[in-house]
Amino acid sequence: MARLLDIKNVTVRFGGVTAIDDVTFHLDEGELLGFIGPNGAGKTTMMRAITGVVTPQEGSIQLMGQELIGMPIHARIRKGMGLSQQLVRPLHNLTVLDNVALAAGYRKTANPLAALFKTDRRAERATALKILDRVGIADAANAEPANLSLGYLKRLEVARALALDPNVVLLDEPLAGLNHAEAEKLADTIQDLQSDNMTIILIEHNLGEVMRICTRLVVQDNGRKIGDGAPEVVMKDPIVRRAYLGEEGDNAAA
Ligand SMILES: Nc1ncnc2c1ncn2[C@@H]1O[C@H](COP(=O)(O)OP(=O)(O)OP(=O)(O)O)[C@@H](O)[C@H]1O
Repeated sequence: MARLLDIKNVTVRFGGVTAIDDVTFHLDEGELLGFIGPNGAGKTTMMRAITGVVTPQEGSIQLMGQELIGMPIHARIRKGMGLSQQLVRPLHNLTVLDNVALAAGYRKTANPLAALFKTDRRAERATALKILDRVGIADAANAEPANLSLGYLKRLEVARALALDPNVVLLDEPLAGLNHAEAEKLADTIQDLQSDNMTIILIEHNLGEVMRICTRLVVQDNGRKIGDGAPEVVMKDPIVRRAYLGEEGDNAAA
């Protein structure tokens, strides 16, 4: 399997707080990697370091052998980084379809802002419709985001990430706020994406769905990596159980 992302000895500090402490892990093509840990473990900070919102003080982050640290966010997207945010932030004056079409034009447009002013987005709209169908919200193509349920908005975020035509998709808590049935359905969709050869990092607190769909887990606690491997093996590790689940006995996460 080809190595897509290589994260080596990454440290991120905010003043006196070490949010990421010397963390190393990798992502191979085709994996669905669950990146988990308790509140404040450093998951979002790692995501931001990968996408370029924060700059690590130490370490290296390579996408297909190319160093990302120092590269602006839009350049990382052109190199194949797709991300869906924890907070759903579509453009409210555009339809659902055009929100996705805009993202579909992003990698091809020399000036990202130019995509906003392009009057004819026929090709991008056709691509966008396919993506909406893939994530199960094609019926809302002409709706405005303000009228969507949270479940649809979460899928719109995933659609916008996919529209960037990424080599790797970063999903930050896509299941948060969804009820059990909605979360299960969206997790199924994420698993389908992986079956279609998409490579995915999933930050998620919904441990049941993470265990069900992820092929590998990386567990963070207090900025440090404490687990990395097959989900059923990692979740049996007493260190992970104590730190992540706050339980000491062998009954946790059975
Ligand atoms: N911009 C910032 N400035 C200062 N401290 C920060 C900043 N961002 C994160 N931190 C701190 O870094 C640590 C890791 O936070 P982070 O949000 O990455 O954790 P998380 O694992 O994503 O948590 P959660 O599951 O609650 O979203 C926390 O102690 C947090 O307070």
